[in-house]
Amino acid sequence: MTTILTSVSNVSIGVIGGSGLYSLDNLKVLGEYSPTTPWGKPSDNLIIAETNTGIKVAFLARHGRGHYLTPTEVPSRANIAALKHIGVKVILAFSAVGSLREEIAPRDFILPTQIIDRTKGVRPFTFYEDGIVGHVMFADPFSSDIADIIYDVQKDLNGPKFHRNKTLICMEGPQFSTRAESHMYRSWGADIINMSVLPEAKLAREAEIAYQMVCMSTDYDCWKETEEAVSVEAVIANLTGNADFARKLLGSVIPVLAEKLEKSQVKSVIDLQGSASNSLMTAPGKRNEETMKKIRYILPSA
Ligand SMILES: CSC[C@H]1O[C@H](OP(=O)(O)O)[C@H](O)[C@@H]1O
Ligand SMILES: Nc1ncnc2[nH]cnc12
Repeated sequence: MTTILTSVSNVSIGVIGGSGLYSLDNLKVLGEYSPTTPWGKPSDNLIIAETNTGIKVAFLARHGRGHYLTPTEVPSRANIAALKHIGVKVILAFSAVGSLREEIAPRDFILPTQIIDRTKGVRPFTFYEDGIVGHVMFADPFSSDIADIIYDVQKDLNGPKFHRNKTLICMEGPQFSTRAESHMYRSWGADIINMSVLPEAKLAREAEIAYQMVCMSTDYDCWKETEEAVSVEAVIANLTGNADFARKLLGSVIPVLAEKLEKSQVKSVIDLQGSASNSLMTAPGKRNEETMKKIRYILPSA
């Protein structure tokens, strides 16, 4: 029987599972938590688990367990706010992506460094609105020190090929791209494509959470003459193997990351402290108090 937790705190690591990754293993599940944030309810209950050294981890299925939310419908503000409110300092986000490069084969893993935004402005994408203006830095959207940890850990796991320093383009979807778009994204320098990294990564930055996406290639999109254009069948065919390795990877990454967090050795976490509160432009006397109340759910000292 599922234990429903009524209050949760001191969870330092959040894992967002994408297509195909709807649960974790190797961790003791403490229960499920269903918070209501000022931005509504997250995609699904948070699964709260613990390592054998007592480090708490929250798992959230981005599209819900059973995959009922389109990329456009994912309530990213509620997801990020819920994770931040229970203490999360680092998010490891998983995503199934298409490859725009010959050398990134289906089933390879990628730790991206950059993002190009091709969403259509229809997803709520900021916490700072309604009388509060803030501009966080986003030149480097991911946490490269966390990518380093993941890259080092995977070397001992005998798993798939890992690529680094790649550019991820985020499209709106839910339909896949046309061939003309796929060629255009390649000409722009994009290496992989998904529908999920935005606004998730931007909101994590606004909430002062270090964020790294781990991408799992499932297809060659539709630019490659010798391959079938991407379809859900093709994606699913490669997802299961990817998700199995993602769980194995997490089993090894989480203890290493947890230890570094305990010892305050994660630079991106230290650097982000106070960064969003300091990015508020609106003069204190002009701030909408109702909006500030909401913002304090994620940034208590703002
Ligand atoms: C199932 S193919 C398209 C779908 O898969 C990816 O989801 P996620 O990033 O959550 O793994 C992609 O972004 C699309 O949402
Ligand atoms: N080709 C593709 N385009 C967008 N998102 C994807 N997720 C997996 N494959 C994809």
